[in-house]
Amino acid sequence: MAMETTNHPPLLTPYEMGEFELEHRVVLAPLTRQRSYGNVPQPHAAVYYSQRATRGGLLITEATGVSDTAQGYTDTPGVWTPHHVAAWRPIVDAVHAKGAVFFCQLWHVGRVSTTAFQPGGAAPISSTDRGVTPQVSHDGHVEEFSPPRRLEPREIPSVVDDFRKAARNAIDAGFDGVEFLKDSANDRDDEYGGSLHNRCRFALEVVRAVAAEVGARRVGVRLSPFTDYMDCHDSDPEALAGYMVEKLSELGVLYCHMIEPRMAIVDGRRQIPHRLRPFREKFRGTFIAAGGYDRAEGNKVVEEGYTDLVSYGRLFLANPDLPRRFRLPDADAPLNKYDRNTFYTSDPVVGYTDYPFLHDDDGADK
Ligand SMILES: Cc1cc2nc3c(=O)[nH]c(=O)nc-3n(C[C@H](O)[C@H](O)[C@H](O)COP(=O)(O)O)c2cc1C
Repeated sequence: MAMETTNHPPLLTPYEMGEFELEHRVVLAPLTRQRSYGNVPQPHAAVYYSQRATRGGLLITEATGVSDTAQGYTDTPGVWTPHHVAAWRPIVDAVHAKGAVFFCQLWHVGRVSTTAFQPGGAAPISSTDRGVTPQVSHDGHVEEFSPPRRLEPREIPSVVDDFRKAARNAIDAGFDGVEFLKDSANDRDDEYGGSLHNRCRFALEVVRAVAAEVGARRVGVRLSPFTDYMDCHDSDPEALAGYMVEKLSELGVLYCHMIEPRMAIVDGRRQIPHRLRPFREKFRGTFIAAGGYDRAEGNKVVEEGYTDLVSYGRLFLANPDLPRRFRLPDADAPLNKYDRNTFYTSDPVVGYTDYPFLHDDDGADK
């Protein structure tokens, strides 16, 4: 389908996502910012998210913990206590006041944690008792993790229930829906390990429990089959993710949000590998692609029907008015550069809410 690319670039065309009328397809990707002191979302998050909210735009929160065992990073928000729910409410209200749709990303870090983050100094819980190898960050800092404890099958329902309760809390806080993040590192030989079917069991139990609690039309799932982040890789990511996507489709999940493999640089330009097509074809609901997209690539994949929506991480982090900049001709809408040094610092303003908007005299008032 050809779309007018001058005034209405494909990314800026409306889209109906279930009951949500989106006015454009530029989605805020989930971005951990580590400014929720003591796991409590703060008033500055209302400023940050509402800066990025537009009428009919879709925003996804940073990863938000489902329980006290879900933690592995300092000052990431939670949604498991009434206090967390009350703290999220004004943030959600500020986003809704701008007319945007807001989903909460629920996570459990599993073994990507240390005993210092765990209740009673216990071992982090996981599908395995193999620890994560120490990770070296871009500034040479080495991150170490505690050996995890492999959960017994009889303990798993309570983790599933943590997700269910957190999803209920998110809806009570006013969110329009919830998204999950699922990685797996699995060497089990019980009913939660071994075959592909068994390895997907936990994730699907979580999706079923949450969909039963808040309705599948409010549930999205984020899958990153090609990333090997934190020692999570699979010998056959296509088969694993293909199976998951098929099941999610059967369950009537609202959207499937998937991350491209790391992109290659070809002739000095980033090349998106476009490896998500088979999953897009299998999934009946809304498809969101992520990972390395810029304006041109985003317009192209929406126009080709490769995806319905595109989520932007680093570009949206640094450009609060990204949809507006994408609406303008390239020359009129330069992009702010992101500063990775302030991605995870705790300042409530610097590197968080102080990225500049385009001023009207930059040509953005048309
Ligand atoms: C600072 C930062 C924090 C991130 N936090 C999360 C997160 O909480 N949950 C998640 O699923 N992905 C997270 N990601 C991944 C992004 O959502 C996105 O997939 C990634 O940045 C690639 O997209 P981009 O090229 O548009 O930035 C994070 C990325 C960055 C740069």
